[in-house]
Amino acid sequence: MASLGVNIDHIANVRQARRTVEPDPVRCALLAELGGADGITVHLREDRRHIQDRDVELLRATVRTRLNLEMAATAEMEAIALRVRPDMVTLVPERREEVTTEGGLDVAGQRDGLAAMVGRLMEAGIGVSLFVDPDDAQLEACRHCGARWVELHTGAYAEAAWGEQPFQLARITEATAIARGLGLRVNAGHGLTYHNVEPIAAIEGMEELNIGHTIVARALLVGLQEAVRQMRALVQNPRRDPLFGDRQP
Ligand SMILES: CC(=O)[C@@H](O)[C@H](O)COP(=O)(O)O
Ligand SMILES: NCC(=O)COP(=O)(O)O
Repeated sequence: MASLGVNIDHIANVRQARRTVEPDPVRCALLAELGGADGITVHLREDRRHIQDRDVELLRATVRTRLNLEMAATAEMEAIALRVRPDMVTLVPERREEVTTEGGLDVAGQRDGLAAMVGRLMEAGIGVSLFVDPDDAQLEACRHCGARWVELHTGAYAEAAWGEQPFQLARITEATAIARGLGLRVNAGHGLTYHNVEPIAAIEGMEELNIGHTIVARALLVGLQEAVRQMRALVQNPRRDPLFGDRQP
């Protein structure tokens, strides 16, 4: 049964639209936890477009579940992680001009440098997850780096046309089995919604889904605590193939 990490980046987006103090993601994290979140995820971007350093520091002091810090694999972010000590760091690719994360981290292309950073973070007692595409070579490189976790990028699945979703679901299902065979624990996220999440949540061995944008969007209609409660109900008790009817992936 998968757990739910709630990403609160887009609450901070609303605040940053006016460079003001509300809505405060720190206060909203409490509501997400009251709604049943198993963890809180934030992406501290180099351009600070939404989550701020102050948010990460206060969340460390206030989150009662687990704090997962998404960050680029840079010296600046590593220093922040070693100071703040989140429960987990998820290393993600980052480009200033991107609207949102566009793909998985190229672990295979920077194995040795990442292995050193992973080692330092784990030495400090911080769990490390690598955000990668569902790709065999990337998963093998993740094992080489010493990370215990991978987070499979579900963007291609989420953005796929209806007829292509079974293929993308099969890719993630297969990657999950391969990752577990390599001794890695498996999370997933990016672009998941109330309408596409269940087949991902139902994958054998899927441990946690990190979901943000769709929860914040629904929160505008029903409130954050209720939006989290509704998503956790889907993640915890997914119908295997509500999207595909009698189609087989
Ligand atoms: C790694 C991932 O898929 C998301 O957490 C992404 O980092 C969100 O970034 P934005 O919130 O800036 O879109
Ligand atoms: N790593 C995925 C995440 O934290 C949330 O992504 P999204 O649901 O906002 O697309």
